[in-house]
Amino acid sequence: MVEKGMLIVLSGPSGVGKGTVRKAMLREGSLNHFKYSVSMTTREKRPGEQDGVDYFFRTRAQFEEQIAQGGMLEYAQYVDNYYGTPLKYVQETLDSGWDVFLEIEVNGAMQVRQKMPDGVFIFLTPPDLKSLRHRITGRGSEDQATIDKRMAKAREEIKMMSNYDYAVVNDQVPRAVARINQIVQSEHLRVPRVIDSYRKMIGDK
Ligand SMILES: Nc1ncnc2c1ncn2[C@@H]1O[C@H](COP(=O)(O)OP(=O)(O)OP(=O)(O)O)[C@@H](O)[C@H]1O
Ligand SMILES: Nc1nc2c(ncn2[C@@H]2O[C@H](COP(=O)(O)O)[C@@H](O)[C@H]2O)c(=O)[nH]1
Repeated sequence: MVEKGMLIVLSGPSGVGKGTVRKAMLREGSLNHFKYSVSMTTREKRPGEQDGVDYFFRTRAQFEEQIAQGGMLEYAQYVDNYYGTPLKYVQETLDSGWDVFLEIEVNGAMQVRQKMPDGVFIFLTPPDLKSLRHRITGRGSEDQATIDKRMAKAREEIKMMSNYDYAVVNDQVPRAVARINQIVQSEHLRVPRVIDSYRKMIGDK
């Protein structure tokens, strides 16, 4: 029987650098044993984003249809749009032994925690709110009103950090990457994850 993969959930306020850190991990090869779960959203595509790569871009009606069919592992309304994780991909990928990486906001992460308590929940934090605003503004992808809404959300999200297993500060991308790598390596060694292979070794199963 194939051993089930590990689920890593990375959350943190918009603009903290979740995507940047994930892409840096991909480049250096530390996500080679992970599959990234592409989320579904109703928000508009940003320049350069591709359907099926950055998100599955869908209408509200299509998204609500997925919810009604039980097709979402989790979903949330964030600012003015729906965001969610398609269930089938996560389930099938974990069942085939691959680790899965989700990059989602806090309300969705808490739904996943209820359904998959074995997951590893990491909260990426900014060094301070000034840097966070600077990063969102510098990305140039949102207008001022949206940036203000996202900053207000950020305060609420940071309050939810106590529901996570780990807090990682993204002061510098390589440091944040190293911290997450450390967490993943340790989590892979946790006794509940490895005990079955030892039971097999001593014929205890
Ligand atoms: N450690 C860092 N120091 C300075 N700038 C950073 C750092 N990490 C990321 N950034 C910059 O911050 C901006 C936002 O990063 P990114 O888009 O990865 O955030 P995010 O958390 O994925 O946002 P969202 O949740 O809205 O998708 C980008 O312009 C990125 O280059
Ligand atoms: N609950 C979920 N949140 C998600 C998912 N995919 C992305 N997100 C989060 O939404 C905000 C805004 O993202 P943006 O791309 O518009 O900047 C951010 O915090 C994302 O992490 C998801 O599947 N479920």
